[in-house]
Amino acid sequence: MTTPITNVADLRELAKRRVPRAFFEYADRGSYDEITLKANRAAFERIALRQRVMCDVDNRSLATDILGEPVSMPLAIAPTGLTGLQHGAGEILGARAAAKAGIPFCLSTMSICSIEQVRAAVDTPFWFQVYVMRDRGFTRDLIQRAKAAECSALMLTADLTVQGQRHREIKNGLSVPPKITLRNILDMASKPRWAWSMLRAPSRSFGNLQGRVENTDSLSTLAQWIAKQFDPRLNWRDLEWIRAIWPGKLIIKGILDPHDARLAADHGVDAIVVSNHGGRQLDSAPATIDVLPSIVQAVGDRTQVLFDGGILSGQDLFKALACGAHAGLIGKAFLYGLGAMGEAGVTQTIELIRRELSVTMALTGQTDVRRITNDVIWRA
Ligand SMILES: Cc1cc2nc3c(=O)[nH]c(=O)nc-3n(C[C@H](O)[C@H](O)[C@H](O)COP(=O)(O)O)c2cc1C
Ligand SMILES: CCCCC(=O)C(=O)O
Repeated sequence: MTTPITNVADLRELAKRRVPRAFFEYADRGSYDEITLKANRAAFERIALRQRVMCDVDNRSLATDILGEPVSMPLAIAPTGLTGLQHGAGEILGARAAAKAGIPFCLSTMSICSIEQVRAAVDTPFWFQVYVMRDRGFTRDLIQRAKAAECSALMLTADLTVQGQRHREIKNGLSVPPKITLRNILDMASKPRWAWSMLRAPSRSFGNLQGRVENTDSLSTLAQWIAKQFDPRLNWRDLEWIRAIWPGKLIIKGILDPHDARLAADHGVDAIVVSNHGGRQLDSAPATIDVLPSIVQAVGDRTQVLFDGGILSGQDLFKALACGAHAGLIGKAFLYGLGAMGEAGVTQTIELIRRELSVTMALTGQTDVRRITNDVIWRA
C-alpha cells in the first residue's frame, strides 16, 4: 500500500521524483542566497493563532468574491512561467482544476501553452499576466490577445524588469528556447510519466512568444533572454498606456512597499498583489506576510489587496487573511501538485488548502471567511 498524500509537502516530494531536475529546481528554488525564499516560510511559522472553543462552528462559509466575481474560497493560482514543462499541457490542466474548484487561474506571459490554446481547452475565463517588453508593439499584441480570449483580468507584473539571479537555473542550463543536452536527456528519459505527458502536450516551447524564441542561433539563458526582451524603463506612466489598451480589471503584482501600494491605489488599479515573487527576485526583501499589514493600512479599501509568497497550507492562507489580505495566490504549491500528478495533483493541492482553511477556521472560532480579522492572531 502506498503512503497517502496528506499535505503539500508530500506533493512536493512526489514532484521532485517525477519532474526533470532542471524544471523542478526552477520551480522550487529562489534567487541568490535564498534569504527571502526562506523568510517567506519562517515568517508564517512565527505567527501563532488564538484557539477558541465553544462557539458553534458547525456551519462555515469559505465563499467570497475576488474583483467582484464569486469564488468558492479566497484563493487563486499565481502566474508561473514554464508551467507546461512541469507536466505536459500544465497550463491547461491548471486552468481546468482551478475552474472546477471555483477559483481563478492566472496564465503567465512565459507560459508554454499559449493564451489561445488555454482559451480553446477551458470554458471558464482566466486571468492573464503581462510582462512589459521593450517591444511595445508586441506587448500591445499580447494584451489584445488576452482581450480576444476574453480574459477576465490583466495582471501587470512590476517586480521583474531585471531578473534576480537563480543559481540553479544557470547550473542546470535552463535556456530559451528549452534546450536538450546529453545530461538533461538522460534525466528526462528516466521520468516516463513526465515524458509521456510532454509527448501529448499541444506545446513544448513558449506558446505566447512565437517568432521571438525559435531562432536557436540566439539560444540564451533565461536571464540573458529577459535582459534582451523585458523593459527596465517600466514606470507609472506606462499604466496609462496599458489602461488605454485594456479597459477591464487591472491588477498590479509585485508591490512590497506601502508607498508603492499608495501609488498603485492612486492610479486606480482594481487590485494589487503584495508579492516578492516567491523569493525569486530581490534577495533580502522582507517576507510578504511581514509587510502585508502596513500595506493594508496604507491603501485601506481603495484597492483590493491580494497576497502571495510562501503559502503552502490552509493555515498559511488563514494567516494571510488575518493580516488583511482579501485572498491569497499560490505559485509553488500549485506547481508541486501539477508536477506530482497533473490535473489531479492541482486539485489535490487546492482541496488540501480548502480543508486546512476550514479546520483552522473551526478551531479559531470563525464561521465566515470574509470576517476573519487580526483578532485571531495570538499576542502574548
Ligand atoms: C516557477 C515559477 C515561475 C514564476 N513565473 C512567474 C511569471 O511568469 N510571472 C509572474 O508574474 N510571476 C511568476 N512567478 C511568481 C508567482 O506568480 C508568485 O508570485 C510566487 O510564486 C508566490 O510565491 P509561492 O511560490 O511561495 O507561492 C513565478 C513563480 C514560480 C515559482
Ligand atoms: C522566465 C522568467 C519569467 C518567469 C518568472 O517570473 C520567474 O521565473 O519567476
